[in-house]
Amino acid sequence: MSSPHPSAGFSGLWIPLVTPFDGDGAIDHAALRALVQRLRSGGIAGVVACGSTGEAAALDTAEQDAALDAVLAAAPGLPVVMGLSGYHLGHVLERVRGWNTRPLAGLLVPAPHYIRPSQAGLLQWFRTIADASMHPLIIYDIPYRTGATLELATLQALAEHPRIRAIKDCGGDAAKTQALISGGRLQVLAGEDAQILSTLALGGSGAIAASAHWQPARFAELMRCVATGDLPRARALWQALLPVVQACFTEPNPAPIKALLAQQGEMGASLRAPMEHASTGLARRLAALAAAQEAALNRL
Ligand SMILES: O=C(O)C1=N[C@H](C(=O)O)C[C@H](O)C1
Repeated sequence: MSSPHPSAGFSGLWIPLVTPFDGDGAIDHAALRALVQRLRSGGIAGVVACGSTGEAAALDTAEQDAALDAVLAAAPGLPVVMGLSGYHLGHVLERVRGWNTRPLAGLLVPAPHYIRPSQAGLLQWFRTIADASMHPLIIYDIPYRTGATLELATLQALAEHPRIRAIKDCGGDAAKTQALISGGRLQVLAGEDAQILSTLALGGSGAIAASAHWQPARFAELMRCVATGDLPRARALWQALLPVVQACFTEPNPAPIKALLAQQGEMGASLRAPMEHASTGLARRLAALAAAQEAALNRL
């Protein structure tokens, strides 16, 4: 089976979904469905299920698949990327093959965490997964979480694989970002929310941004403004969005954005241990900031 979105590519605004939990700590599927439906109306390109923002590390495989199926059912036709996690290659390949029958836009694949393989080992890891997948891959480059650095030459070699199409760039290396964009082989998506405007201005194709659960239509508008060359409006939008973006990462993601969504009445604010909900102080600050910045956006 081929991917249902072979030519769509990875551009625009993608939301890495939080996973809502109910009072018993189980996945709140009703809240997840409602969230996807609300985001869909904001002009997003698609969603990512079970990314780091989705607390995939705290979900067992049955829960991950149930969350994915709830997302697919909530918004038929909306491109959905599934996050892959783990560092046991056999288990990971079993998951990848299991998803080959699902209508996914792609897989978001990080380096294996903790074990710190060589560049040759990383090449082998991503190529083996890409060979097993019917879906395109987005490489999730996030060395501060995985402990593995993907060097530019490794990424350039991976870009030659027909199913490796994009990178979610949390690499923290501006020269590498620039080289990947100039090289034109991988679509470069900002993976650090605070770098959305700079990545787009360099020629990046979009972003995967947790903070865009808030005001997705404004983030999407920002991207359109950059694409059409309306930099004055893009900057004005960004200046209004940025205070909330920054506040969303002052405590471990996704606690702050869950606090904001809870204040909007969309879900509970809880996370699975060892992650903790946002502090009361931050939750209050976020509520005030969100109100002030929404007013600022409305004045533009
Ligand atoms: O889940 C994601 O994908 C994202 N993860 C980043 C992180 O928390 O490391 C943040 C980004 O907004 C999206």
